[in-house]
Amino acid sequence: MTVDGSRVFSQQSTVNSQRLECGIIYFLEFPKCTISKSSSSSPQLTMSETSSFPPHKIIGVGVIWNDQEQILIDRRRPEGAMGGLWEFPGGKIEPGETIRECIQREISEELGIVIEVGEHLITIDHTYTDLRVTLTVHHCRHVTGIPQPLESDEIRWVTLEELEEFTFPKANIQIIAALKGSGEWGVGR
Ligand SMILES: Nc1nc2c([nH]c(=O)n2[C@H]2C[C@H](O)[C@@H](COP(=O)(O)OP(=O)(O)OP(=O)(O)O)O2)c(=O)[nH]1
Ligand SMILES: [Mg+2]
Repeated sequence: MTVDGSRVFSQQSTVNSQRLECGIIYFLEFPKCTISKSSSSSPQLTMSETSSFPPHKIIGVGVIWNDQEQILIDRRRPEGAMGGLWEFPGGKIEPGETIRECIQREISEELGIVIEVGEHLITIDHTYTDLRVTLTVHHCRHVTGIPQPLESDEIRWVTLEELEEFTFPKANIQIIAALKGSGEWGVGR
C-alpha cells in the first residue's frame, strides 16, 4: 500500500511484524511510507527518503526564459500544499536522476515543452511549518512547444519586474533576489 501515491524510495528501513501494531503511528509521523510483504511473509514498513520531521523534499526548479526575456511561472492548484501560490515549474527528484534531468522531466510533464537546462542560479534550503525543501534552481531556455498548464491552474510569461505582482512561497524570496542579481538567462553564456 502506498500512503501518498509516491514513487520509489531512496532509503528504506523496516520494522518487524511486532511493531506493526504501531503502524498507524508510523503513518502519522512519516506520511510517505509503504507496507510490503517480505519474503518471509512478515509484513514490513518501507519508509521514504526521510525519517525526520518535517519531511524533506529535494526539488529541481527551472527559471524558463523565452526570446522576449520573459520568465514562465505557474499557479499551483488550489487544493494541496501551497495551493494558489505562484511558483517556478519543477518538482521532486526521482532516484538515479540528476537535478538537470529532473528539471527537464518535470517541465515536460507539467508544461509539455522542451527546454534547455542552463546555469545553476541558487540552491535554497527552507523549512516551512510541516515541510523542509531543498530547491536547486537553474536558468532554462524554452526550446519548443506551447506551454500548457497540465498540472497547474494557470501559467504566465512575465518579466523580471512583473514577478513582484505575484504571490510566491516564502522560499522564493531568495530565488527572486538571486534572479535580480543575475539579470539575464544563463544558457549559452
Ligand atoms: N516547483 C516549485 N516548488 C516550490 C517552489 N517554491 C517552493 O517553496 N516550492 C515547494 C512547494 C512544494 O512543497 C515543493 C514542490 O514539490 P511538489 O510536491 O509540488 O513536487 P512535484 O511537482 O514533484 O509534485 P507531485 O509529484 O507531488 O505531484 O517545493 C518553486 O518555485 N517551484
Ligand atoms: Mg511541481
